[in-house]
Amino acid sequence: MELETQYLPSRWVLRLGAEEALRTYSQMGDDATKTARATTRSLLDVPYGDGEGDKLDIYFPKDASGALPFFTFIHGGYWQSGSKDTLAFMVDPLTAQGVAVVILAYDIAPKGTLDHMVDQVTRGIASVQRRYPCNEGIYLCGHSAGAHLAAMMLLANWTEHGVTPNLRGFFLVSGLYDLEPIVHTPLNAPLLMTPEDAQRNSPQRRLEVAPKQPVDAAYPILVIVGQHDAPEFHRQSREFYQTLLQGGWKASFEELHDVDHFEIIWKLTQKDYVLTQVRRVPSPWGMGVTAAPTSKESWAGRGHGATTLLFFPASRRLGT
Ligand SMILES: N[C@@H](CC(=O)c1ccccc1NC=O)C(=O)O
Repeated sequence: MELETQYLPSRWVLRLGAEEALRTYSQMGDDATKTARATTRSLLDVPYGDGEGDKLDIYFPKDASGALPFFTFIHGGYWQSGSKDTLAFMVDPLTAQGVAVVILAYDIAPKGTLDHMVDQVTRGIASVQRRYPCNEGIYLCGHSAGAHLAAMMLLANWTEHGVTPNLRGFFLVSGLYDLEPIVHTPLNAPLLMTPEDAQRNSPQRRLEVAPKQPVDAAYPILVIVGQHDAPEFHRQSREFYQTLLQGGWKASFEELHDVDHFEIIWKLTQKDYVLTQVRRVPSPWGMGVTAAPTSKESWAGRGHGATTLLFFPASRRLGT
């Protein structure tokens, strides 16, 4: 039926059949991860909590000295497939430019519920901050269901986690922000979401109902959708972008030309892809302009504050 098809990204690919697109995506992820593990200094299966699935991988740039920016990736797969062990697409191009890459694992359904996954991602990011208190920024990137989990971090209560991560940017790629329509599709079978679960875990609805005053709205949030993503994905991205703007967040929106739901991510393996162009620009939130921290956590969280990473679409808009 129509609604279900809207939420099956593989049905909207142009260049390959549905099955072949999914196979290519997972093959490219698998290859990229194997290459990353063979060629990059890494820490694998670092625990961020006591749960068996509370694990993350960290890939370091070659000459890592001093503070590093941490690009943290949350994979997609409708909260029911995907793994940090096969989806480390962007390690090569980013570590080559001096960026550390973190790939977060979470317990996919049916083991994990949406609430559990959101809690895991929150704890994972807090642990990156704890492990690297002098980081040069934590940049969150999520794809599809992973973009949903990343967006939920805008609502996180960091005080509960005892540390405020030095978040400096969000890249929400082909994401879902309102889960209510999913409840009515077979995709919900392993997720077992009730309408209430969907509401609680929908950043779109949460921010509409009770606009959260951005505490640190200075970081850019880039909402990105592929030209060939399904119309529902376009609608979700656009509406979320508009809700962010209305809430006072520093959001921008980009439709990436001629890519589908999977190409938009597998191209992250390429050094010449728009989304892997890292620009270091002077940070507008350097020590001098940042409001005085009110706790020792936030001092630790400030890092050096010297540079900000802008990925290509954002820097193009700024005319650089
Ligand atoms: N069963 C889905 C697969 C899917 O949605 C998907 C696969 C890999 C990575 C992300 C995906 N979508 C959202 O998380 C489809 O047929 O398109």
